[in-house]
This record gives sequence, structure tokens and C-alpha cells, in this order.
Amino acid sequence: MASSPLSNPEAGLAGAAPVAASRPSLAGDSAITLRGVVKQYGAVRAVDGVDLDVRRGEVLGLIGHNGAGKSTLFKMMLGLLAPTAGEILVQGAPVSGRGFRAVRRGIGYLPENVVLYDNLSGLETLRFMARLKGVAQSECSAALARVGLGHAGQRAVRGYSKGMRQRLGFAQALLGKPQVLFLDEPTTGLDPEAIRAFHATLRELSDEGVTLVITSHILAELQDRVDRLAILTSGRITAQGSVQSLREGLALPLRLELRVAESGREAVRQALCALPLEGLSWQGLQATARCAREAKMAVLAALAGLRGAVLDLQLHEPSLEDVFFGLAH
Ligand SMILES: Nc1ncnc2c1ncn2[C@@H]1O[C@H](COP(=O)(O)OP(=O)(O)OP(=O)(O)O)[C@@H](O)[C@H]1O
Repeated sequence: MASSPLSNPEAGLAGAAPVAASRPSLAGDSAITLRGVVKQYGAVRAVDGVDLDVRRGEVLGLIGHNGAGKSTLFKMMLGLLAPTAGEILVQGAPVSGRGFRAVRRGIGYLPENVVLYDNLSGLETLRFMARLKGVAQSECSAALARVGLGHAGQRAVRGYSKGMRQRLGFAQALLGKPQVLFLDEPTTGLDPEAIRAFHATLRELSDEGVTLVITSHILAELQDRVDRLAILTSGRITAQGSVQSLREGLALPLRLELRVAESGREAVRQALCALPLEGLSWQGLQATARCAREAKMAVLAALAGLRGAVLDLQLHEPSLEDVFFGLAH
């Protein structure tokens, strides 16, 4: 997919990262900057020349198949793994240099699988982590409250549900009031209400200027919640931009759904056959079809003339899943 028009930053919305051919200088307003980053594991090129900029306060979704290289990229951005080639700056500091130690304290990380000590309570867990991080003990209760665990701080982690464990992991990541947060599959095990609360907290953090990079395989969850997406395919970023710019760049059709009155079925059927639609199908009094974005207004105008026969009409944007399948294969 390297030839996708979306891999060209000119094709995306403002803020899309530059391609390698026109690499800008390392710095500016980026909280995270990657240039030509490669990771080779023996014969496997897990990350293959990634250029990426994440602005301060931005929420970036990093998505890709199993094995696309997301975790490897995360580990390199965290300074846990050295790149084979390329440069990475976080908050303006190279992740490998001495200066990075101080910067590292301002980075929070929620790994995919949070490891916790079952015998400690939630609050003790955070106090322990706070000591390791050199963070004031007084932050612990506030961090617990922020993730909705204020009531469970005295309980042993042994009795925590999967979702509570995940939230405790998130509280750990928040210790030290990080300016950059890396969240790897952060909503695993959370119920829908907790997912909503989690994303509301992320939005608050972003409003406070915290930069967030989040991976998830649950694309529907990300599509309305990230500022920008980067799609990683076999170690390369094949597309990046806002969800809407990716949709428009791919020219995916919209999905039209109609509910019609019994008496108007024939009139609607004839009208639909004359319109530039694809994949028209009927189920009883419901019709669905694909509609090219550029035909949308003409289709709506034609259907508006059938008032009475058309009882309800919906036009759906392609989902992020549609976009992903259009770009990542
Ligand atoms: N330590 C390692 N040694 C050898 N190969 C590795 C190592 N870690 C990862 N890989 C390989 O690098 C590639 C990228 O793996 P990575 O874990 O970064 O992908 P991912 O996108 O995070 O996948 P998932 O969504 O399944 O977590 C895969 O082919 C994987 O097998």
C-alpha cells in the first residue's frame, strides 16, 4: 500500500506527517518525532522506515494487523528497545541519549498486559509505583479517583475484576502527570460504560496538553475518539490522517438505508433503479444500497421528492473498519 495516495501528506488533512522524500528537520511542535525508524529482528523487518510526527496534545490512534509492528514501535518510542536505524525524539530528546532519563519520567505507559501484585491493595500498588517513579505519594489517591477506583483503593488486587486491573494499570501510567502517554490496547476487559469513561479521561488529558498514542484492534471504538490515525502495514505507515480524510481519500461509498411505505414500494423501487447506486437489495420494506460520495446530493434530492413513500432514510459514512480494510491490505 506504499503507493496509496494517502501515504502522501498532501492528500491528508493538516497535520498529516511528511513522507520520507521531504523529511523536515527534527523538532518543531512535535511531542514525538520519528525519522526513518527501522527495527530488524534477524530476518524479520518488524519496523521498516517509519516517519511520524505527533503534535503536543494530539490523540493518535496507531492501528494495524497482528504482527504489523505496533508493539515494536511502542517499545522503541519508550526507549525500551533500540532501533536498528533511524531517529526518535520524545519531547525533543533522543530516546537513546542521557537526557532521555529525565524525559522518561514525563512519559506514561500502559502495556497490553498489566502485571500487578495480587497481595497489594490498589492504593499500595500505586504507592509502590510512585516510589519507583520518584513521584509524590499524595498523587496516588487522585490517580485512583481519576480512573474510577476511588472506592476500591483499600481492596486487595486479587479481588479486582479484569476491568479494574486495567484501570489500575491506567492509574499507574498517570502517576507523575506524564506529558506523553502510550496506551497499548488500553480498553481490554473494560465494559462499554468504562470504555466511555476511559475515553472521556483521555479527552480531558488531551485538553490539558497531554499527547496520547493509543493502539486498539477495536476500530469502532477509536473512530470518533482520535484526532488522527496512522495505519501500520508490515512495519510501514501506509496511511495517516483524520478518519474523515482517510475515508474521503479512499473514495469509499456511503451506505444508504431506506424504509418505505407499502403503498410506495413500487415508486421507490423505480426511482432507486434510475439513481447512480450500487448493490441495491431489498428485505421486505427496507432497501439498502451503496452510494458514491459525489452522488449523495443528487440521490437525496431525488428521494426527497418521494416524501410519503419513503418513511425513513439514513446515509452512513464508511466505518473505520471499512477504511482499515481498504488501506491495510
Ligand atoms: N523479540 C522478537 N524477536 C523476533 N521477532 C520479533 C520479536 N518481537 C516481534 N517480532 C516480530 O516482529 C513483527 C512485529 O511484531 P509486533 O509485536 O511489533 O507486532 P504488533 O503489531 O504489536 O502485533 P499484535 O497486534 O499481534 O500485538 C512480527 O513479525 C513479530 O513476529
